[in-house]
Amino acid sequence: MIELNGVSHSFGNIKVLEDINLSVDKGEVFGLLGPSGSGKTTLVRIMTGMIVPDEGRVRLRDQEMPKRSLMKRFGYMAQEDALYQELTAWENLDFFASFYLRKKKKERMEHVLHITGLTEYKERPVFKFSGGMKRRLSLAIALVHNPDILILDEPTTGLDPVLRRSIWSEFYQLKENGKTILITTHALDEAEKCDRLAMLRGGKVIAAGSPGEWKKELRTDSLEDVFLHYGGGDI
Ligand SMILES: Nc1ncnc2c1ncn2[C@@H]1O[C@H](COP(=O)(O)OP(=O)(O)OP(=O)(O)O)[C@@H](O)[C@H]1O
Repeated sequence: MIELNGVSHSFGNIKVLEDINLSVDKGEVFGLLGPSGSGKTTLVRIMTGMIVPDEGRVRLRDQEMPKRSLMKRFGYMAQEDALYQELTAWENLDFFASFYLRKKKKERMEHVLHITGLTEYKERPVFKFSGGMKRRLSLAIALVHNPDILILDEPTTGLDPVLRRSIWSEFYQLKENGKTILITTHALDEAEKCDRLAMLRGGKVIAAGSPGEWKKELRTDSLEDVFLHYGGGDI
């Protein structure tokens, strides 16, 4: 569903990604890990077509990116929330939903507000939201048009454990329905929940595999040991 071949990118004369090759299959939950500054956000922006890489190919659903018609096929949640502060949660959601949905728009909006635990706050303007509520609304926006592919940059950062659990159960539900999910994360417990992982360091993929494969390879029960092996506690 997502395929990157030989992707390299520089900002000025600083190379931030070098020869990235990745493929994410339909129905997979794929985790992109790496310390701060390792290039995760740049890579997800390349996947969404927001940045055209200096070198390499990006394909979504077997089609070359960037491509306008593919926009409605994926949902993207950025690290920083792009919300209209003066509008209510409902109005924000409606604004984005209206790009893609006509039929069943209201049902979808109600559904994603429910999943993200925002139903009771839907009439509240966003400037009155906490950081975690804004994250949840951004996630609701990424989900509202029921896309095949979700590309989520740190979707659960700043959320309490109860909400994280409910959002992960939604991810699994989406996966059951054949959706493909790529997330970036710093959290080990979330990495453990992914089907496969890739670890970025200094703009390169230094390891890829399932959590089970990594643990087997290093003969450990703990993903933490795996991360320490690959060069430190910060993922
Ligand atoms: N628009 C830009 N112009 C110049 N440099 C940039 C730009 N965007 C990112 N960078 C640099 O590229 C490198 C990778 O940044 P990126 O945001 O992709 O890392 P990250 O792994 O997502 O980090 P974090 O986990 O902190 O979000 C960093 O050194 C960053 O300073």
